[in-house]
Amino acid sequence: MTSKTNGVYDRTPLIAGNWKMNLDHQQAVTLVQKLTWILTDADHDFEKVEVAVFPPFTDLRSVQTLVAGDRLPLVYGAQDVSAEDSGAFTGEISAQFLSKLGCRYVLVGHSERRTLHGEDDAMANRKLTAALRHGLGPVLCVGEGLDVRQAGRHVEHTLAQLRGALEGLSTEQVTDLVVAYEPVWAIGTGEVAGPDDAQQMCAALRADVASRYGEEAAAGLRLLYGGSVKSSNAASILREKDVDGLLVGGASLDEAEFASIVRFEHHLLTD
Ligand SMILES: O=C(CO)COP(=O)(O)O
Repeated sequence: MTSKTNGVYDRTPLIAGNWKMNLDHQQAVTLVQKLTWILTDADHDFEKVEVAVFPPFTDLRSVQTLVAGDRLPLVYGAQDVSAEDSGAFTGEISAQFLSKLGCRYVLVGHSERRTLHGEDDAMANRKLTAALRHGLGPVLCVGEGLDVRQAGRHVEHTLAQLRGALEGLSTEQVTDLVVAYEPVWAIGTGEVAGPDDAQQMCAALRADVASRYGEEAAAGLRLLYGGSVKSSNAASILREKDVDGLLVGGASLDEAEFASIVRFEHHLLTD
């Protein structure tokens, strides 16, 4: 058992909403307020199931003011971070700035950063290290494209991404990490990897960490699934043993739908 154990699950489930390039800072405040109202109204236990949102950079200050001012029980993070700490890097955002804004987490190596901005595993490694230097919790995103899946090389491909990004990390750092398995073919397409696919990959990721960093690190590591998650499929994926949470894109932009995903246990009971 690890520090993340909450007495209910082996690891505290994390339901995270990646807003991508959606919602300005005023819309962000409205969504966070409504989401918290719905969840508080439904007696959601935020200690038992952690809730995080990942708004665009320009929203973060407003979200911080709201969350701190009203002592809201959810946490937030950024969608990307610079590998550098400061200097002549026009347009980049330092992990130190994000830390100062109260971010708990930061996404690293999202497939849209990889495909649209040419980020590779070495860059993910540098960003991950920068995030850790400033006390942020990296959420490392890995996952294969359709061609790789069709060639049957998805496990080997995804494990290579994991190994590349974790290069040089200590066992302690790996123990506290969050890794999101997001098969690229399932992102924004309506195609969902089946619960079996999610479980197979998460089990492979955990086994790889166990073999390289030990059982304790593997037991602490939280593994999320992402790709066309909705309230109608969330519970069946979360029922899988090695899936500890979800990284939700489109469905996190609707407060009622996202709240329903957060309350996945309700579906487990009523399914
Ligand atoms: O990329 C994703 C989350 O990071 C998944 O996006 P969708 O849920 O919109 O498929």
